[in-house]
Amino acid sequence: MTDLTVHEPPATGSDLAELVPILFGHAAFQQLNAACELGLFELLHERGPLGAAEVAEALGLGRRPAGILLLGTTALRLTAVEGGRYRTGPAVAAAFAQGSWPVLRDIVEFQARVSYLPAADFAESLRTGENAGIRHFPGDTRDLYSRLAGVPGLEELFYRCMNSWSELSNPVLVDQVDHTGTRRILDVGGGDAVNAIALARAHPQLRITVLDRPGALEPARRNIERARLADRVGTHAADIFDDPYPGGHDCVLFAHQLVIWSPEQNLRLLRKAHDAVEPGGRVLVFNAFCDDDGAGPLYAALDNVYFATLPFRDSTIYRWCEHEEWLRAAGFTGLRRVAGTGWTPHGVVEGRRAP
Ligand SMILES: C[S@@+](CC[C@H](N)C(=O)[O-])C[C@H]1O[C@@H](n2cnc3c(N)ncnc32)[C@H](O)[C@@H]1O
Repeated sequence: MTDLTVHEPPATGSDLAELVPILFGHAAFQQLNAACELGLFELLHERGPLGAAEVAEALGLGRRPAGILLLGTTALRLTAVEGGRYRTGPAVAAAFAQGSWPVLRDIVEFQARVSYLPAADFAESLRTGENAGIRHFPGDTRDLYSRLAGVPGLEELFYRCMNSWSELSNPVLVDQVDHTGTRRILDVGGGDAVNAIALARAHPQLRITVLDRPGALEPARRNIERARLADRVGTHAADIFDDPYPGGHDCVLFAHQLVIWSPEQNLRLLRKAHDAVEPGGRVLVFNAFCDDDGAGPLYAALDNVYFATLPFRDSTIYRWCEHEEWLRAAGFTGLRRVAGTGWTPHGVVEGRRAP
């Protein structure tokens, strides 16, 4: 008798080795976070290469803890060692060289202080369909934003870090989208005005209204004053769902906004935008996107743990094609995709209201 059963080849040791960065993903992040908190990267950037004893002394660490940290950061390629002397690894060195290191450090702090503990509620969030990680922030509302004011310092931390996420990813919105001919943008859920300020700086003809909760508009006003743009960037306190949008805008922007809500809520927001924008005007949707086939990218897949556990019950990074379906259903035509060229999967989908 011939045995027709197909036997899978046994998994090899190297197949199983793929599990190491996943099994210890939490530990990889903690190596990065500790190195940031302790100032290892600034030290090596300014004074490296340094021996382990010099690193230990400069950071005020014992030899054993310094060894644990240097082993971790080196194995993760955050640092590199040659002849017993340590320097920054390729990604960290590139961030310093480009001037984006302070932005990255804020993003690490956001992961550590906002996203990390709630991420352990991921399975519960999937099981219940609720953002179960919100229990880490006191309050009885269901979305993270309305809870920010309840914890001293949290609103400040959130907007400092959100500012960095936006600064990192908004070149696609500011530089790659064509703003010629646009006069007035309504920035719905514009937060601390990070994108409004970047747009106003780059495009002197633009005037922008930042619409958000009153709590967000305090940092927005401070930032607008500091940027000396109060003559072109204004604020408008309103609820994005319940209040009417102010008129007189030929462009409505949703930046990092449609990732928060359900498809039905996004359609509602886009319909409001279609009614509010002048005939012939545009809507711009700027955020991270999933690939149309749902197979990636890795950034979106992993960032989705934050979206599932924290902002709101329905938050997720949607596919490009889902955005386009909503825009069409809301009445926009002439849809265009603009994919960013950075290392994050950010982009813009734009659509136009008929003249
Ligand atoms: C993820 S942040 C994005 C901020 C900014 N657009 C950016 O890209 O940096 C979402 C913003 O939506 C605002 N928001 C959420 N729900 C809102 C509501 N119901 N009414 C007004 N603003 C709201 C939050 O206050 C927050 O500033």
